[in-house]
Amino acid sequence: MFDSESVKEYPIIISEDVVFFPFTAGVLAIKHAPSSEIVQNVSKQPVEDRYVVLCSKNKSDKKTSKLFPVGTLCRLRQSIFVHNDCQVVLEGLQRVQVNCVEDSERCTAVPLHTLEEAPAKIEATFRVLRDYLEQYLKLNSQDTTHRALAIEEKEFVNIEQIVYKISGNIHDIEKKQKILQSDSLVARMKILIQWLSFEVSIGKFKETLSIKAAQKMRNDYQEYVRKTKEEIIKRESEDQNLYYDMEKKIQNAKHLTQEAKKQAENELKKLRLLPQSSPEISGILSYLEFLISLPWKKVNPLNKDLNQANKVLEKSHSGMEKVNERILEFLAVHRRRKTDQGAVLCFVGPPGVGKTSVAKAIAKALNLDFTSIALGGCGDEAEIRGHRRTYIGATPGRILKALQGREKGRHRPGSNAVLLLDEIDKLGADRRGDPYAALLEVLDPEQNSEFRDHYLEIPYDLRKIFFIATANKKYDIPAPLRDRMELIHLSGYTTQEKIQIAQHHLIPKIMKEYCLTEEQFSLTSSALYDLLIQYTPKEAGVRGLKERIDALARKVILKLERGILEGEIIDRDQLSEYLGTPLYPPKNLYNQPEEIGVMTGLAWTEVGGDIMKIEAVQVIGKGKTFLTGKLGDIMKESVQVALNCLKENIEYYHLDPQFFIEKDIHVHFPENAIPKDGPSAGAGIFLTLLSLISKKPVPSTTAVTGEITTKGEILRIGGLKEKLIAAVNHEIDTVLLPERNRQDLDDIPEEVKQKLNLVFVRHIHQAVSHLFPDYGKL
Ligand SMILES: Nc1ncnc2c1ncn2[C@@H]1O[C@H](COP(=O)(O)OP(=O)(O)OP(=O)(O)O)[C@@H](O)[C@H]1O
Repeated sequence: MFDSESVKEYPIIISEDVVFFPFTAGVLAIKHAPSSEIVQNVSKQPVEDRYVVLCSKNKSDKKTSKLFPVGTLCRLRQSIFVHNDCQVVLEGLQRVQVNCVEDSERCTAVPLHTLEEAPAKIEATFRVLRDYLEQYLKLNSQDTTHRALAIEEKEFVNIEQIVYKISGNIHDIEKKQKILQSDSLVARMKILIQWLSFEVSIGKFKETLSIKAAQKMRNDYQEYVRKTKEEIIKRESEDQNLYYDMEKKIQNAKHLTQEAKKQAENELKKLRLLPQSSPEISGILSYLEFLISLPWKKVNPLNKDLNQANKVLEKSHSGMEKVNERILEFLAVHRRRKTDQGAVLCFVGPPGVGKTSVAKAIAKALNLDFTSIALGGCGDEAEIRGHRRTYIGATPGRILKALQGREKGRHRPGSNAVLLLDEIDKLGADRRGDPYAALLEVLDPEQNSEFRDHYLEIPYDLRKIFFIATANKKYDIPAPLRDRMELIHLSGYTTQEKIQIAQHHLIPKIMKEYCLTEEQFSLTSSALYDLLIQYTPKEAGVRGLKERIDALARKVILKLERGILEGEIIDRDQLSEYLGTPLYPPKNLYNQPEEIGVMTGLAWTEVGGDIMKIEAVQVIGKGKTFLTGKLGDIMKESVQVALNCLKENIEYYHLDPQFFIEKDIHVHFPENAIPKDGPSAGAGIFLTLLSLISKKPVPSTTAVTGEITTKGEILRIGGLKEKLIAAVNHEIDTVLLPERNRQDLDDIPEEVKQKLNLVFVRHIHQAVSHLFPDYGKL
């Protein structure tokens, strides 16, 4: 039986870290082995007699580890044993003064009473305590573990009970023990106030910290939002600027025609309606840039001073009288008609005769811009006319691109520029459309005022453009296109002309390019002559020659830079030292001065003129004819025509008819790898066969050219200038040629005419009479 006044003996449970207060209940795990035995014994008593004193060890007194002098008298409500572990449910009843002998199982407990204190003091202290408690709970409102501290006053009988309940929540065991030991309620409350005020300051500090952290986070977020907004605004204003810039550009583009301006403004309107992210924007902007970059109304003033233009042309090239004259005619017409209509010329000639460079010189002479398009290999109509803008990656056609002002800030050519259509004969047509058809429109003065490029969409006026096309072969240009151009033939140069070009243009140009003085680099005339004859005799133009001189200059420069030389005047015997063995060493054209069944013909090729040997032999057979030498159909027919013409004239030439029955004839054209065709070898074949059958030798320095009919007529041939130049270059002294070519004599350089004995023949009999004078007596 529990008596709150009497001193009694009770079993004692020793706890390591738990302090129990009166009016509180809780579970306690017994770790002290003797204590669990005590619990076992007490548990055997009836519930109303199960009293124990709970006392804690004073850990701060490390040496002795004695018990605190004050403990709590408890009722043992329940005990649970699992293996060696023991748990008890205790209900605190009263503070007691504990007296016990060390290690004893029982102790004497003297009940302790709370001091009488002034109620106002108690109330005042309690109010302070409650304030702190409220602040504490407010600060920890998120933490549910503190809810147990909330005071529902009606649950409690008095303030002491409340104080015990709050004290139970303190973790610090020493503070708890201090409260338990204190007899004054006010003192106990003061301990709690102290604890709570400390906790409140911590809470407040934590709150300030989190407020600051939150504030910082908020500031950071606001800063992020602000920056993002700024960026968006900047981007939008950039886009606006872009539109604004473009609008300004269009307004300032005074060179635009009305139609072009309207188109540009319409596109700008479209641009404004598009959402910022639309992929169409860049397409429209590039279209507008392109539209503005075209010359439209911009026209460069033409240099109409005939003398000055003539000077520029003469200074740039030698031997271009025909071209110069044509350009002066063009200027003269412009002066008179006050028109700015362009022209369409086509320079036809072998490579390296200056077609491209003379076009540039024309632009300079006329004070026009020069721009060019390489047409070689172009097989798509869209390359000329552009792609429609609906295609991904659509681009304008090459014609308009060539007229476009290049990159930003660069010069925009005038709409009357010289536009070079290089290698128009090498255009190809494939399944993607025929570029010729598009070019027909470009070059037709009737249509080109409204040239339609698919990309540009609106018509563009090409009338003022000075078109210059270049081609190696006239007949490779389709006839309709050829008809739209004025063809100017630039044929190959004679040796003398080449020497002149080299001396007046090529060498000075190269020396200027490499910053060489005459003391440092020069070529003697004989070296130049040998360079031509032994290294580049077969070329019609001077590109190869220029490359050789260039190579010589580079090699001399290397020596100059290495300090091996101070200057070099290259003579003929030094050529092989610099350029290696000549490709065409000097030699006699033929081993024998005259031969039977061998004749020299003259051929025209893409790269100029050349000589061509015709050989015939008789072999035992049955009157058959064999042809070898990679011949084309026309050439084969020429052999047949010549042979039959000869058979027709058997009696005239006193030939043995048996020959044509008992012998086979083999006609051969050496250099098998080179294809040969054309009718101009006809006369040569006839004379070769006659020489073979009549056994009359032909001088190796005589050449012949002319088409033959079955009746022996000699017809006109083409490429006479190239052929005669080749004849001179190959040391031929006499050329038999058609009477009908006499009209071309004006084109033949004087130097060539002087070096050759030209024999004009109307009929093959005349050629025979000249070549085999015996027959002339017939
Ligand atoms: N009559 C000339 N006077 C001065 N230089 C010339 C003459 N002919 C050609 N040249 C020079 O020869 C070089 C080759 O000429 P260009 O490139 O104009 O030849 P091209 O006929 O256009 O050849 P291709 O058909 O291969 O394009 C250039 O350096 C050019 O200046």
